[in-house]
Amino acid sequence: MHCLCRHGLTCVRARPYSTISALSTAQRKTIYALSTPPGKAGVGVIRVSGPAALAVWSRLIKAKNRKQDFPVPWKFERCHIVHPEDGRVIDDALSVFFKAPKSFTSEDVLELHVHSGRAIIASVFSALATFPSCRPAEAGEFTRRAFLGGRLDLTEVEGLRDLIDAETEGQRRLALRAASGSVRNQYEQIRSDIIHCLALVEALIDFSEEDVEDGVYDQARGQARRLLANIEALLDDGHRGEIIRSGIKLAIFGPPNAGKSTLLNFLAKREAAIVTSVPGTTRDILELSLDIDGLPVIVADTAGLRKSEDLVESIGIERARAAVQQADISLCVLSLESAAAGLPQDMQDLVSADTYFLFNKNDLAVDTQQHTSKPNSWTVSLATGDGTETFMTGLSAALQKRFQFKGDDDNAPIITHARHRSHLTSAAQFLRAFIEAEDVIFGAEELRYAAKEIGKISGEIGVEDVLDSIFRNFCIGK
Ligand SMILES: Nc1nc2c(ncn2[C@@H]2O[C@H](COP(=O)(O)OP(=O)(O)OP(=O)(O)O)[C@@H](O)[C@H]2O)c(=O)[nH]1
Ligand SMILES: [K+]
Ligand SMILES: [Mg+2]
Repeated sequence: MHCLCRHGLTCVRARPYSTISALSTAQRKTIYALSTPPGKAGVGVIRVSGPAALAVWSRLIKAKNRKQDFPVPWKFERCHIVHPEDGRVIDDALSVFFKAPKSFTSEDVLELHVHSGRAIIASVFSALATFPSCRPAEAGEFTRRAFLGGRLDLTEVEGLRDLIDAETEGQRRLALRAASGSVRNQYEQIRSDIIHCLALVEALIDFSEEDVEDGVYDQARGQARRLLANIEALLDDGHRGEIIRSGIKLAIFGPPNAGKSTLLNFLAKREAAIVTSVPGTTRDILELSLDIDGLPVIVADTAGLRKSEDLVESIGIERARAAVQQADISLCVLSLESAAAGLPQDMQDLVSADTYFLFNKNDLAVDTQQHTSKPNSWTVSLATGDGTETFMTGLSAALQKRFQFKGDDDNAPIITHARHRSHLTSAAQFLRAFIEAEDVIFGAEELRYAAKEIGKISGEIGVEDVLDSIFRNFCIGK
């Protein structure tokens, strides 16, 4: 750890979060948990992490023809797991020992690959419970130790959680970039660029003007401007990363009986919503999750929009309008029979650049020509299936284009959490303040704040409450 300035701003790779090493080995408990889902399966993995992992190995893991009495690290061994109380064999298993610091948690880790069965797992747990220094792990505790041990930064931790939660290809790709450290590297680069800038300014403060070359402050400002432009470009991503992570919200809207619920059922490939010829059939919002060519889409069917005296229907209509306003994308469904009259007045304020049109009931209409040429629109008959293939291809292409998610990963957004956006936005504000600062001392202070904001993204700067909320969302055994 080296210091670039008098104020204690540490280098990019420095890890103030050294809680693990701060606790003495004797104080630190060894934790264990089942890391695979509970239940009957071919294999279940029990992880043991902490200073007692080696002792557990010595007392629980027996193998024939073994020459040495320590595990060969990072190598699977066929073994018997025995209960330390009576020596009974619990299971014929595989074990692998990861020697600190080259393990997931950065501590000694023992993994037991047993047959996944209730009695086997209970018996291994009872064997582990005989060690006073061992206790069951809490949710997310392995990952928390990995973070505290400097193995992972917060973007990697979040990436790992998102990777486990990923349900579509798009989410998986985005999460993997974060989990594998490429997002971390980008933020570290930004932070080290800010610190480089700060070093130039510090030189001006620490040495008298004569000792420093002319133009150093301008040089620092020039760098800060370039850095600011980079950060602004990252922020100007249409929130694609956050939207893909949480699911693209697509709201279906339009007048009653246009075929909105029919469309939802078509997309879902099942009778999810009630369809009748009665206008005003749908009242509550009905949502379902779809995977459209790798992109996660949360589709909402809504009440048909019209003036209504009916109290229940009016509430439904209000909810429908709110759903469209909050959606990332909307799909306005119109029946071709009435589409010639144009979009009803009360729907015009719901149309945005992210609104697409579906002209339905092609089978009933005489003149479809005037609509087919409209941009961002498709003409179909959901009843006969006519045009639906083109619609699906078009919708998928529109989503891929809007979220720029085909092609190389370099184009993928790096901001996947609102937390990152808020720190990055603050960092940009501090950089702007530095660029405008008249005074070198104040300017340096702004740069220090900017670096700190980036440090909060990776978790290098104290964020205890953030940590709790992040790790709480993990399952036990992760
Ligand atoms: N002829 C024809 N009828 C259709 C087509 N699509 C849907 N319908 C019929 O139109 C009627 C209304 O369909 P819904 O899906 O309930 O319409 P909606 O827009 O959800 O209506 P509300 O929920 O009442 O706002 C039903 O009788 C459907 O069977 C189509 O392409 N052609
Ligand atoms: K209807
Ligand atoms: Mg409906």
